[in-house]
Amino acid sequence: MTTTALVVDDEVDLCRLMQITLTKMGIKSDVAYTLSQAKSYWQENDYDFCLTDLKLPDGSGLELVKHISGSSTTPIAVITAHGSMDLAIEALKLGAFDFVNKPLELPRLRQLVESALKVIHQDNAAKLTPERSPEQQMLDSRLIGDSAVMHPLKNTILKLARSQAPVFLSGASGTGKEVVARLIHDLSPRRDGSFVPVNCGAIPSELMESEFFGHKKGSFTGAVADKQGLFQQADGGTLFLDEVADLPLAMQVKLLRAIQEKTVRAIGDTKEVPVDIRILSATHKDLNQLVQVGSFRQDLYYRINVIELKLPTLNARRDDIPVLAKHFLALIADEWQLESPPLLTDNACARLQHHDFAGNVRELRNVLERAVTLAETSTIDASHLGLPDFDSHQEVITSASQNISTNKASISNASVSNKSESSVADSIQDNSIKSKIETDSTQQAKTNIHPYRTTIQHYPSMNTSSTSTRSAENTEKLANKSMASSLDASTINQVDEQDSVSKAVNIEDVATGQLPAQGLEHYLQEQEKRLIITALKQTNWNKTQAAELLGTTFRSLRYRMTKLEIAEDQSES
Ligand SMILES: Nc1ncnc2c1ncn2[C@@H]1O[C@H](COP(=O)(O)OP(=O)(O)OP(=O)(O)O)[C@@H](O)[C@H]1O
Repeated sequence: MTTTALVVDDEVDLCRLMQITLTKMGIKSDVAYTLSQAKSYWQENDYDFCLTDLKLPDGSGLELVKHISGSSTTPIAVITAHGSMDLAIEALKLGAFDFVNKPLELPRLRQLVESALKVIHQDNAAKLTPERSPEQQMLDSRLIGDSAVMHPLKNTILKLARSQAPVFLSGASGTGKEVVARLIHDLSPRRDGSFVPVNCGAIPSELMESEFFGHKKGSFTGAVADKQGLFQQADGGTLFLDEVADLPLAMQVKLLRAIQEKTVRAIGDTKEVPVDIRILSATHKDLNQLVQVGSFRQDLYYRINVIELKLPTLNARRDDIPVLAKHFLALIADEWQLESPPLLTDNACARLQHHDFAGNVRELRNVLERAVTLAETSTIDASHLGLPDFDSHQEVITSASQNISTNKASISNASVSNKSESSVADSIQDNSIKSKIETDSTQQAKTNIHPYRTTIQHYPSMNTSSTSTRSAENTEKLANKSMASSLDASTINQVDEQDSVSKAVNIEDVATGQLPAQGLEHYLQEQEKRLIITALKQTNWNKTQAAELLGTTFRSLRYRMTKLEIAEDQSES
């Protein structure tokens, strides 16, 4: 079947050029010279896509964008006068999938049409599969959750995947921003290109320019060979700027320029190279606030935040906890080569559903990994979860805050909060809801029982009572009494046991009041590693005995050794 397009522009020559290009690509097209003509053609025919100028004699092409994207899924792209970026952004927000600047460059036009064709083919294939489309299946298998807040989110992801618009993913740490970014890429016409994730906070500022744009051999000391930058690696694909709030101001300027001009120049090079990338970005920080205080450039914010997608916290979608838990247990079983995925008892499931997941989905996974190491059998009970004792007072507060968080999430999620829609969301957030939300955070702060809020660590705190029972049992087994206090260091990441850890590990360097330069988590991991190696040495690297000496299970020890990269051949060290 021949693909058909509607071309809308009042410049006759330009229309002819576009028609020739489309014909060469096997697309049959009609031309409309005015907005009203375009509307009536659209009404009478069934086009596969539309390409419209924004400035028409009888109105704005934006009206056509609104009309078409409001009533169909047909891809529409816009042609903008060079430099009118604001209008292009407005069109993307209204649902245009891409834009091309005047004067028209034919390679860029062809690129845009090819993206449209991919979307059209995808749609046609979906029509032929009455069940769930392959895209829907990919989405459901990778973004786990079927709760009320997840439905609009998933629909939005499918829509955003078709567009070339920059998307800014906001949401607390561990809510799945990177999962969503990868999905947007893998579901998009760019899926054959690379997905290049970059943690903007992890690159030393002096290396940033070279990392992003590349360098030529000899351009600075240490540049021993030509190096391709991240922009070029993502050419034809997607560049994911994670932790974008951490970009230094100087780099923000350079990045903005590269994004706007769609070209990059490597350090030491004289020529600009065109790049075709889609930008996705994310941070758990409040970027808007950083703009207010001047640490993030407003123009860059505006450019990357064309469409904002807010991810709900796990507390706002507790209904998803059982299905997420099942998903992670299957993954863990697979990774650890267990015979079958461990099962959660009803008690354990209920306990998880009442936990305050400040670390969101990532924390749930960590809790389960830990539970699998602690459980002796393949059944995980509430006691293996290592969560604080549950008290009904907390239940009341948590479920109250859950309702409020759900409100928050649905307000922010109901619409993909692009600028115009977020102002609607703002107006929905009337004062009473705002004050409830404030109460919610205050109450959550009061019931802040979770170490994610107070320390940097991977694992939740242990139930103190079960820990002490375990310690008592293990004390009997101890060959070396002096190791008794070290036993609890196997649960070194646990806040409740900070005291025993302090006793167990060599803390002379911090006893003076000096904090470890490398940060708490790294410090604790170092100590954990030392204790495990000590126990392994004392038992001649017999893991079963070492586990016993440390008061932990064999599986737990094996897991920790992998995590801390303790190899068997360290026996000589
Ligand atoms: N809906 C989900 N379905 C399956 N796994 C998920 C989901 N959400 C998050 N995860 C998992 O949770 C962990 C954290 O997710 P991710 O890294 O995407 O979060 P994030 O919001 O980018 O966190 P951060 O802000 O700290 O970078 C990963 O292991 C990811 O696979």
